[in-house]
Amino acid sequence: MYTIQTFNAISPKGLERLPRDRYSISDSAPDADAIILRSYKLHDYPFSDNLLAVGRAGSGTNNVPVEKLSGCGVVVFNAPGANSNAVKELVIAGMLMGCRNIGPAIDFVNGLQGSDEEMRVAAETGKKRFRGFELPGKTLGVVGLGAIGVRIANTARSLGMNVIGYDPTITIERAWQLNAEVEAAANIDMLLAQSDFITFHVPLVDSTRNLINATSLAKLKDNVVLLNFARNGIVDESAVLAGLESGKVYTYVCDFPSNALRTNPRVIALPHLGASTIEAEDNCAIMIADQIRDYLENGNISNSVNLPNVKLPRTGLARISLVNQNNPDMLGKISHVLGQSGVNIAHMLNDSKGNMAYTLMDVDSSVSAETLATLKSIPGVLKVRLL
Ligand SMILES: NC(=O)c1ccc[n+]([C@@H]2O[C@H](COP(=O)([O-])OP(=O)(O)OC[C@H]3O[C@@H](n4cnc5c(N)ncnc54)[C@H](O)[C@@H]3O)[C@@H](O)[C@H]2O)c1
Ligand SMILES: O=C(O)CC[C@@H](O)C(=O)O
Repeated sequence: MYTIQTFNAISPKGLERLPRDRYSISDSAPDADAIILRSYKLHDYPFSDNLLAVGRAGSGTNNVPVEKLSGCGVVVFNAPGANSNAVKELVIAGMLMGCRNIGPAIDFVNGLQGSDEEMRVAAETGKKRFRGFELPGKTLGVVGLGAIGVRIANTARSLGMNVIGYDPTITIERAWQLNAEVEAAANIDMLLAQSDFITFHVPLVDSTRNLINATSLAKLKDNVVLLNFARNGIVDESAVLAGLESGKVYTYVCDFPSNALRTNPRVIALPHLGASTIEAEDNCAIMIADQIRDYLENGNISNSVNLPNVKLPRTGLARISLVNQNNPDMLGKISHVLGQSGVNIAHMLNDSKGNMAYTLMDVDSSVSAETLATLKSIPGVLKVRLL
């Protein structure tokens, strides 16, 4: 029986993929084999030695202490692309809200008083304050051309916009998906200087923290609609508020509310709604549940942020799953232990990612607890399981 600890509301459609005769699922299981979560901050969580996997039912993993978990041999999964359409749709809505002044216009209408006729007259008189501009012919700058950025770039093209993208580490898969009319910016300054709308779709890491700050804002054209549906740390709020004052920023649309932003009528702040659709919640939970199950039961790894993809069809009598540090001669030491114990390796896959490595072996004979303990005692071996 495997135990799963959940944080946040995880779609039942995903949890159903973990059959109850083999999985116990609870929001309080300190010794769980795996954790499934959304935005819950795990940094201070007291992980048990039993933990094998953490599944982020979403894209960003900045709420998970990936490095610390790697040090304990815990595999961290995410669900790349599973919520990308949901975010794309909200960003397109945000662009339209931003350039058509929809937030202030709704506030204006909600503040109207009097009879229907008085309201109609006041609306017709007041509406000139909310005149906006249209998308076709305007330039959208997309920073980060991953699962979300590519979808937004392609949709903006179909809405008649010019699109310029910046992503120095774009994958081949995403480059293939990108509309050929999207222009590649050689550097971010080029994108900042040309865009009427700028949207960010990068992970929050040290190199993207405060990517938009007072210096970068000075490079913008006037009246730019700025959108941040990535993470709040990517945009320096005080610089954006100054940009709204100076006229560099026309509207700031984001998914991360704060007290400083709340009172500014030119800010539209949503409650981290990007991935909050039925479809995205189902997709993320299903993807994560399937990945966790395949790892727990078969040792296969797909879409891990700290270990390589390793998938081996089952053959042999038993399977050994081994997470280790990516040090020289690990494989030599592992096969030596098995050879000494008379265990023949029928099939094996080994791969590495950064300073982590993973080995999956199908063997022709049973493996004793003593052999497993010897494997575990090899310096640099972090987790060993017999499946
Ligand atoms: N608001 C929400 O609810 C919501 C939902 C999903 C994702 N997100 C956030 O959006 C981020 C992006 O999501 P995704 O699914 O597209 O991820 P992704 O991994 O598919 O794409 C991220 C892209 O950013 C690029 N990148 C990294 N550093 C960069 C830099 N300095 N400049 C330019 N590009 C850079 C990468 O090469 C990659 O192509 C996530 O990390 C998450 O923080 C928010
Ligand atoms: O689960 C959510 O609601 C947000 C997910 C989002 O921030 C992500 O990074 O995928």
